[in-house]
Amino acid sequence: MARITLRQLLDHAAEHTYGVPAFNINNMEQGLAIMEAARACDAPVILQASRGARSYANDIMLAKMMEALEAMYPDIPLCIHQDHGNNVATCLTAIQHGFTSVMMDGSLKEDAKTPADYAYNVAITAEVSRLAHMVGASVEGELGCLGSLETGHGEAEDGHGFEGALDRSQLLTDPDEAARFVAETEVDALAVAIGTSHGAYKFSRKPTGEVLAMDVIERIHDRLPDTHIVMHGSSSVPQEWQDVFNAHGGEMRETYGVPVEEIVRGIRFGVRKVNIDTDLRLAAAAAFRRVADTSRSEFDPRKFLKPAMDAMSAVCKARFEAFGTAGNASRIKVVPIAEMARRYASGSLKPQTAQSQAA
Ligand SMILES: O=C(CO)COP(=O)(O)O
Ligand SMILES: O=C[C@H](O)COP(=O)(O)O
Ligand SMILES: [Zn+2]
Ligand SMILES: [Zn+2]
Repeated sequence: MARITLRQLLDHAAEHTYGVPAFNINNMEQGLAIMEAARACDAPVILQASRGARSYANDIMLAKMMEALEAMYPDIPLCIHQDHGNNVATCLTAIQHGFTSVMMDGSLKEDAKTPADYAYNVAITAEVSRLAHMVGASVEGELGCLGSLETGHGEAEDGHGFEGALDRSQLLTDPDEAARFVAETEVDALAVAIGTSHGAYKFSRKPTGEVLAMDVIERIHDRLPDTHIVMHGSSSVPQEWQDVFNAHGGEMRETYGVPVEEIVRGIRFGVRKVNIDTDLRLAAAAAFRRVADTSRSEFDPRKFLKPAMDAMSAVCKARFEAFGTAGNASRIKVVPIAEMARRYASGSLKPQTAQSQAA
């Protein structure tokens, strides 16, 4: 059994300078596809469930599925993470269902739409850290609003995110504020805003530094060398899967994601968790469409879902290899969550920031 906390996994990733993709999961096919890829690559895994995933699949179904995956792949350290928690209850009920890590996204208010101010964000994130750490679970916070530097708008996807205009300062995490935030909230990982957004439509052309601010990652890493940085909206939206999708009746307009090489550069500067949902959705939907289009008499769902799983696995393997995750599963000895709780209580996992050292 190898259920690992995000904190232990990202500490290992930092020590060995690699990144870990965090794949969103809603169903069995995604779970199996990701774990098969992980086994083939000897990679540790982060499976994350959004609030939407929890209501789609039901908490009990998700929890039992995670248990099944853990039993089927005992050699793969498996972190189960709440993606974009909107309040304390969402985070605590996730932990109640066996999640080893939660994101308290206090960059938005509870409606997951309205940008929150700094004081609100600090207060609610610190509260989640205090509670989660008591039981050894890890916490990711977010500072800055996801959205496009190209359009100057926040992003809204599946009812999540702010839709209106934002100025550049709101769309980019401020490194000094990040240092204060980490010291005040004691989060284990920090999600930052650098011009990425959720979903398929991130950039209208291959992004340059103007619209994908990787330099902000470098500045945050300078300020907070020991903080694990999280990149949201990090799908690359592979052209080859867009082509398959469009060749079989899909209508995806021209779009560009986050180039894998930019993520790899981020990993050199403290990016440890890389959130990917869209790429697996796109690969699965494209493979599914191809079967529907080319085998028109087919009606066995497994004949659609197996190619979809293979397509997702291929994307996962490519990311495990590119991010350096591959080969690390067998190098990790999982620390039980109860031991993590003791370490938090002893103070040994407190973030090392200039603020905390001055205090
Ligand atoms: O950030 C994400 C989940 O939190 C997923 O981002 P993508 O939509 O780019 O896959
Ligand atoms: O927003 C993050 C992920 O892409 C999850 O999306 P979802 O809320 O549609 O499940
Ligand atoms: Zn989403
Ligand atoms: Zn996200």
